[in-house]
Amino acid sequence: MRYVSTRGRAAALDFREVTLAGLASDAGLYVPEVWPTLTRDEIAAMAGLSYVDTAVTVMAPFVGETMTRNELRALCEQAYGRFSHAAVTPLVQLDHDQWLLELFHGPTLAFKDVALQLLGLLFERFLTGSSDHLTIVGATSGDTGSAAIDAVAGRAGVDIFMLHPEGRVSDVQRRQMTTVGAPNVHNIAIRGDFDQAQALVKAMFNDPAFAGRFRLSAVNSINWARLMAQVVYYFYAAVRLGAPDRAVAFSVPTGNFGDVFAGYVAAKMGLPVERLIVATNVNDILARALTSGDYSSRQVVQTPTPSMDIQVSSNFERLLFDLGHRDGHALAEQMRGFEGSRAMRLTNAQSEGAAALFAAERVDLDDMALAMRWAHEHACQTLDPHTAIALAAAQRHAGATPMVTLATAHPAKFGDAVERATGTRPNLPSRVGDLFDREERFDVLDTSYAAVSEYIAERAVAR
Ligand SMILES: Cc1ncc(COP(=O)(O)O)c(C=O)c1O
Ligand SMILES: N[C@@H](CCOP(=O)(O)O)C(=O)O
Repeated sequence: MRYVSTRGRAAALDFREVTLAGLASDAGLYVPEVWPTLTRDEIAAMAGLSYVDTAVTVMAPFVGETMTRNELRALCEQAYGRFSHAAVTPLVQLDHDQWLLELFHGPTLAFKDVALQLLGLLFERFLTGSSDHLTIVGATSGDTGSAAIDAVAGRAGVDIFMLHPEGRVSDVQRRQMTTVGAPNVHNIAIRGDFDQAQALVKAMFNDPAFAGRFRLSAVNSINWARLMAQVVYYFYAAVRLGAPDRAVAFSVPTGNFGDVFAGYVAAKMGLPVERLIVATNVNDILARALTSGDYSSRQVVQTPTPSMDIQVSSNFERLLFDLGHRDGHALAEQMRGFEGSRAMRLTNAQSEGAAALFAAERVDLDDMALAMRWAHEHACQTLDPHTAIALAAAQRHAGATPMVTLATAHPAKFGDAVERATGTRPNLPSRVGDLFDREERFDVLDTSYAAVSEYIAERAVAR
């Protein structure tokens, strides 16, 4: 399997190279040269498979020749052995046709663990025998940071520099990052928002002098391996609900468009997905883009769903590439326009292609709180606010098809918002330990490329 850049200029890479590289050298994102497909019989044969066996079946075509199936299985066993639920991502029934897919049973209580526990092991596997020292630079609105840090803390040959927007993540999210004492973990709070943090990270990859000095890698969903691992749970859930004989719909709380793009990949691979609902908070660039073709970024508004407080959704570029006849040069032009003016219009092919599978819903605070209360009172489920946004969107599309809402975080990560809506404060699971007793360690920097890149250059290991 080879991977090509969405902007058409960077060299095609194999899975090992693409995992270590993160972003393409032409500022594009890597996607598989062709979508691998699974036949109806192969999907039917997944019925009853464990999560690990499902993961191996779904991911093997993407990994290609870079690893044997047995090696892949061993990594999956190690990664998913750290989850606190035997099913890894269990399904919970809310009412007749509404389901929750719980993705928060990993070590840091959010869906990011599903991919990042594996990615940490892939880095280790692909660096074995090499003298390269990896400098991971990442941006987080809360959950990627803690999951990535957990996955690589204390590992030899890797340093991680994680940027989060100061004061815009929950206390639990921040402490999960800043109380990790490993010397290879470096937390930076920037005086800005997530979009600015993400732009700084991309700028470092696109700065030849900086990128030439360090072996940079990415843990954000710009890294293809992140998305690949997230495709698995769409198959796992849909097969349990009757696929391939029955189609399933998913409602996904969306920010950087990584999670829902993994659902698109599952559909491209042959999973019968009836609809993917892109649920946003008031930072609704994706809802506007998908309903009216207007992809224009506005000021980020701070909400009780901080992980979705995003206006520039990295992975939307992957969708635009695939729906735009995979014309990298045309997309590079389109993205350059967006980077200049913060606005662009989707082409007819992109809008029509998206409408065939996606629906989009913007959910405000009242509807979010109503969904939390409904789940609490009618289904005895305590939802985190991100999940509640997706449930509210799912309820607007209720029909005869089974609808799966992705539960992306444990409610205790957002205790204040949950207590406000339901009157009950969820307890932090014991596996996160003495989070509020540990000392925090982070530096605060201005949102300036010079300040952040110099900070990292002083601490990173050069090639
Ligand atoms: C809890 C939670 N829900 C939803 C999202 C949005 O996911 P994505 O950025 O993949 O669209 C995030 C952040 O990524 C998150 O942390
Ligand atoms: N919501 C995310 C933002 C980064 O998204 P990613 O999926 O691209 O890593 C977060 O929690 O950090």
